[in-house]
Amino acid sequence: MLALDIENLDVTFPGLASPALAIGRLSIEAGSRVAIMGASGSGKSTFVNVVTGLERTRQGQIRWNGEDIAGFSESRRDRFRAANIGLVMQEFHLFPGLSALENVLLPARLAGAATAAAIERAHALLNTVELCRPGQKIETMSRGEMQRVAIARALLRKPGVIIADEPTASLDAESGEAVGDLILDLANAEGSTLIIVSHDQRLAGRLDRRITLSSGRISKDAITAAGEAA
Ligand SMILES: Nc1ncnc2c1ncn2[C@@H]1O[C@H](COP(=O)(O)OP(=O)(O)OP(=O)(O)O)[C@@H](O)[C@H]1O
Repeated sequence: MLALDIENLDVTFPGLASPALAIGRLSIEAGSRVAIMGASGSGKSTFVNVVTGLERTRQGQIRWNGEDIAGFSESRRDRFRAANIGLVMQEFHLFPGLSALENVLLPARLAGAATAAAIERAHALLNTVELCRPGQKIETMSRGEMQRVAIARALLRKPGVIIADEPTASLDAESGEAVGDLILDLANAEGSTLIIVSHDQRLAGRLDRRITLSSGRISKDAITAAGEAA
């Protein structure tokens, strides 16, 4: 399980009058389940990009269990992300031409970590997400099924944190609900910290804490009823 501590973070882009993201201090406890909300352009994707190390930050600290990834080189950030962060994106980022199983295993293969145990876990995860045809080609799957493959892939290396950026936004209501349930159940079962960026009020209401961004700043940070009950 990973805890996140952010300090003095300031992300600016050329042409923007104010920072896309400015966070003085934010702590997310290991094992907690947090929703990141906010209007379009409020900095949600920038948040995901910097805390996962996809984007470099020039100012501030981003500590995962005390390790400041802001000070890492790009290749070290890539290795850290592959080993520790399970990323689920709105647009899945799966590879057509490959099967469901091959897609789940691809990042592990690229990292030289596709061991027999990983292959066994990939089969088990596909089973958990209720996909019973591991050999089915990605391009023949429905969008809800594709997102379930992406979830299985994100969990393969037992990440300490699952970060999902609008995981239900491109799905119909029913598939979106099923995918939301699945991410929550799997994060619970695996004991991963969970951070979900979403406009989906129902999904956000099932998490413990809701952080709202406005113009790149935290405008609200509240424990939800689900969090009070936990
Ligand atoms: N690479 C970039 N160069 C310039 N401006 C950028 C860049 N990336 C993001 N921005 C700007 O930073 C601000 C925050 O963008 P961000 O994508 O984080 O918002 P968001 O909350 O994820 O929005 P949405 O819900 O529409 O995806 C916006 O004003 C956006 O135009």
